[in-house]
Order: sequence, then structure tokens, then C-alpha cells
Amino acid sequence: MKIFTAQQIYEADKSTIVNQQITSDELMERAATQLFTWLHSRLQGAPVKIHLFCGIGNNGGDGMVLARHLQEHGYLIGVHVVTYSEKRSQDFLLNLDRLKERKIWPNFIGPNDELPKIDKEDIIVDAIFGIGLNRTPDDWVIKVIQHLNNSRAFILSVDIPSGLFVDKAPKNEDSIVRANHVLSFQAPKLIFFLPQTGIYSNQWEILDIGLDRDYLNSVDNVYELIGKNEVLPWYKPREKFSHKGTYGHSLIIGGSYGKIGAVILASDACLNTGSGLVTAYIPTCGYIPMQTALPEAMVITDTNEKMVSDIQFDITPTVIGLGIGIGQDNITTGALKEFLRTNKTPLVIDADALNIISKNKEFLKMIPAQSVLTPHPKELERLIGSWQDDFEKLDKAKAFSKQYDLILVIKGAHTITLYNGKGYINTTGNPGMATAGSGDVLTGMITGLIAQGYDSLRATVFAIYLHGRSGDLAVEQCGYQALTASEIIDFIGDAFLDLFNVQEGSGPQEEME
Ligand SMILES: NC(=O)C1=CN([C@@H]2O[C@H](COP(=O)(O)OP(=O)(O)OC[C@H]3O[C@@H](n4cnc5c(N)ncnc54)[C@H](OP(=O)(O)O)[C@@H]3O)[C@@H](O)[C@H]2O)[C@@H](O)CC1
Ligand SMILES: Nc1ncnc2c1ncn2[C@@H]1O[C@H](COP(=O)(O)OP(=O)(O)O)[C@@H](O)[C@H]1O
Ligand SMILES: [K+]
Repeated sequence: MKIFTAQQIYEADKSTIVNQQITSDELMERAATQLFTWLHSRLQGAPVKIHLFCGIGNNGGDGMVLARHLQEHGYLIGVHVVTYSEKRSQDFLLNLDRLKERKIWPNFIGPNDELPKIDKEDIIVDAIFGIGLNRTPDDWVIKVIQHLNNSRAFILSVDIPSGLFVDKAPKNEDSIVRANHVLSFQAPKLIFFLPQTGIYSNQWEILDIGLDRDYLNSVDNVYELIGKNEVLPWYKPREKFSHKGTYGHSLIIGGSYGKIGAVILASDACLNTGSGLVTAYIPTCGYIPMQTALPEAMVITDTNEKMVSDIQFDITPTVIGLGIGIGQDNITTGALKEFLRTNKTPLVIDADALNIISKNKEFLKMIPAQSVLTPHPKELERLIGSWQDDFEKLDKAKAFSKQYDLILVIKGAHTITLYNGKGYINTTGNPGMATAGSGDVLTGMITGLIAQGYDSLRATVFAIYLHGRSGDLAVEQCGYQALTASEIIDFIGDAFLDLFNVQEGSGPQEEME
């Protein structure tokens, strides 16, 4: 599902008005009627007090229309207009008049006015600012926003939580509404998925307001949301007359004394993702544990007992997963340099191999094009330097990926894969996956898909989806706290089967913690 910029949404608005021959006011009516239908179907006329806080732009206009429909259906409403500017939008004014025609008199709030009392049992509709916010609100408006946040009432935000910009980081976190639920028009917004701004939308949902399909399909978007609908067409079915050679040979290089488990996890995940053959390259101390824990994997041992010291093997792998549990000893750094100097096989690089590369940036030029790097946030910072905010992080990461022609994965609650100027945002996964070794599992899964002939970008985006889905299916059985990396591996098969289950997880329309 595409994610659009504010500019693209305004363009879609215009082309909808032209192509569907409707007025902007009719489009607002359509959007706000959807808000009403959503709320009405849940409240069923309940006698709860609904406070609508409206701005003076089109977001406020949506609030005005919603207020009218609620009143017509007998709801108990209070309409408050936050008059932060003299420049009221036409459709806001039109719908303000329509309210007045129905004898609903809004309460106009200015800089020195007392704020309405809100009980924690009430419902707040937040329609103060939408995607038109372009500067931090004035101090008195921030006080209004704080008043909403402090009320402990349920807050339903229209389009986005007021106070968030769509394409840059907020400057003052007190200026943002903390929404319990966001009803966003037509398409998800990037801010829902970034750690800094995503925290303001506890849950979000998309309302399809019928914006011009042709325009939306033609837009060249930077970010794409990845759900089942996006990955399913990539799935490669197994052929009847295939054999294990058809599905590639993965080599997993890593491990050090005390960290052999990481290689076991990655190799196991790689096998469970369908790699035809898996060989692990580890220091000698890992030989027995590896062969015992995972009889399906073959093992090549380094000459060094405790660490990888000289990477030599006589197999021809399809792809190499590199770095999990490998440590950062000088001997290992030397081995990595020597290996990278001659290696031509595509790589999936993780963990301490990334840290070694961060300390020796000249290694970057030796990595084959379109290899995959999977840093968690701290590893990313070592690789690309620090950032001011999430938007700068994305820009720096995109530039890095372009400079070295690498696929860069930013791991997190919504893992983002960057390549060729585009970003693919994952929708699966849960906080139970914040557990030791879950990243090792992901490395094994990406490696396993590349082995089977998926191109590196698809393999990465698909594996991240499946990894999260495995975690989601596992958590249903064991709960967040008891979820372990091994448990994620146990559910990889179910995640594949789930691709063909039309009942659940069919798309990223709704997100729930
Ligand atoms: N296609 C769609 O998806 C549809 C969208 N619709 C709705 O329209 C909403 C966007 O509406 P909008 O453009 O009027 O902007 P909105 O957010 O209401 O802000 C109002 C104005 O405030 C101003 N301003 C900005 N920052 C400020 C500040 N700090 N302090 C004071 N003033 C500030 C700024 O004007 P400026 O002063 O910069 O000229 C801005 O224009 C969208 O979120 C959705 O709810 C639907 O109705 C129909 C279909
Ligand atoms: N809150 C979360 N929600 C969803 N996924 C998460 C969350 N926290 C971590 N993960 C996922 O778990 C994995 C953690 O990777 P990493 O930090 O490298 O772990 P490790 O080094 O222990 O293997 C990543 O794939 C990440 O996206
Ligand atoms: K809003």
C-alpha cells in the first residue's frame, strides 16, 4: 500500500474534484460522513458526551460536518473552535454556517479563554490540525492540546493527531495530541511508523474516501507499506521435480566462544525458510553443539578454537549470511578483511560484522553490490553516524544505501528496508520479539530466501514480513514475555501457510498493539 506525501494528497484531492465532478465541500462531506458512520456504528446512540475540538482549516471542517451528523442522530455534543488563525478555510466556514442553521452554537476558544471541562468518561474528537500544520502551534494552542491530553478521555483524532507534521519531526512534544485512535483518510501516513512520531497514534485505521484511483496509482511514492497483499505475489511455489539443489546452498559464517547459539538460530531459521542446504562456518568450539542442536546443517570449522580467524571453505554457496555472534577481535577483523577482498558471493551482513565494518569503513567498498545489511538502531548509528530525528535518519540511511549500492534494513517495531531511494515499511511483528536472538533469526531467513532465487530486495522485504508474522502467530500461543527466538523459528512454517489464509492478516489497514 502506497504512502503519500501531504503534497500528493492535496494533488489527489484536486484531481478527485475534477475527475469525479464534485465540489471540495462534497468531498469533505464524504470524508466526514465516513467518520460519522465509524463512530455511530460503535456508539449506537449511547448518551456519552462528545467534545469536538475543531481548527479553522479543513481538518476543523471535517469536525464541523461530523458534529452536524452527530447532532442529527441525537448525540450529546459540544463543539469547540480553536481560533488559531483568522484565515478560515471556505469549507470550514460553509459547515460552520450549516451548524448555526441548525442552532448549534460552537464555543470559540481564543488565547485567553477558559477551557471546557472534560470528564474522563467523555469522548474527544480531535480535529484541530490535519496535514496542513506547517509550524509549531502557538503556546496557548499547546495549552489546549495539553488540556485534551490531561483529560484522560478517549481521544479520536481526525486524519492525524493534531500537532504532528506529515513530513518532518515535531519540535515540541507537548504540542501533540496523544490519540487513542486515529481515523486517517485514504492512505496511511509515514508518521504512524516512525518510533518518534508513531507513539502519538495508539491505533490507526484508514477510511477509504474514494480519492481518484488513477491519480493515486500513477503517483511515484517513496514509501510503501508491506502487508500480505504486497508479498503474496512474490511467493515461489515448489516444483514437483525439484530437489534440494534447486533451493540453494546457504553458508552462515559467525560465532565465537559463548556465541555459537546465534549461528544455530540463524541456520535453523534459514532451513525453516526453505534453503535447500545450509552450512555453518564456525570456530572449532562450536562443532559439537552445532551438530547436536541442528543435525540438518553441515558444519565447517575454522582452525581457531574460539573465534573466526581465517575464512576458508571448499563449497560454492549461493549466498552467505555473515556476522552473527562473530565478535570484534582483531584476528576476526583481519579474517573479514581478507574474506571481503576476494568474495563475490552476495552477502547478508549482521551484528558484529557490521560493527567491524563501521570501524573500518574502507571495507564497505569490498561488499558485493545489492548485498543486505541488517543493523539494529545502535549498529545503524555506528554505520551512518548519528541523526537529529527519524526523518534525518531515513535520509542518511537512503544516501548510504545509494552510495554503496546496498540494501539497508533499519530494524525496529516497523522495520524499514531502503534501496534505490525507496523505503518498504513492514507491518508485522510485536514487542514480544524484542528478545535475544530474534535478529539472528531474521538474518537466517533473508539468507534462506536469497538462496531460493528471490532477488535480494524482495528476499529482504519478504523475510521481514514472514519473521514478524511468525512472531505474531507465536505470541498467540505463548504471550509476549515468553516469546523466544526459537519460538519465532517454530512458527515460520505457519507464517508461510498463513500467506494463503484469506481470513487473517490480510493487510495493513488496521494496526493493533
Ligand atoms: N484529500 C484528503 O485527504 C482530504 C482532506 N480533508 C481534510 O483536510 C485536512 C487538511 O486541511 P488544511 O489543508 O486546511 O489544513 P489543516 O491541517 O486543517 O490546517 C489549517 C491551516 O492552518 C494553518 N496553520 C498551519 N500550522 C499552523 C500553526 N502552527 N498555527 C496556526 N495556523 C497554522 C495553515 O494555513 P497557513 O496559515 O499556513 O496559510 C493550514 O492550512 C486534512 O487533514 C483532512 O482532515 C478532508 O476534508 C477532505 C479530503
Ligand atoms: N517492538 C518490536 N516490535 C516488532 N518487532 C520488534 C520489536 N523489537 C524488536 N523487534 C524485531 O526483533 C529483531 C531484533 O533484532 P536484533 O536487535 O538484531 O536482535 P538480536 O541482536 O538479539 O538478534 C528485529 O528484527 C526487530 O525488528
Ligand atoms: K487532527
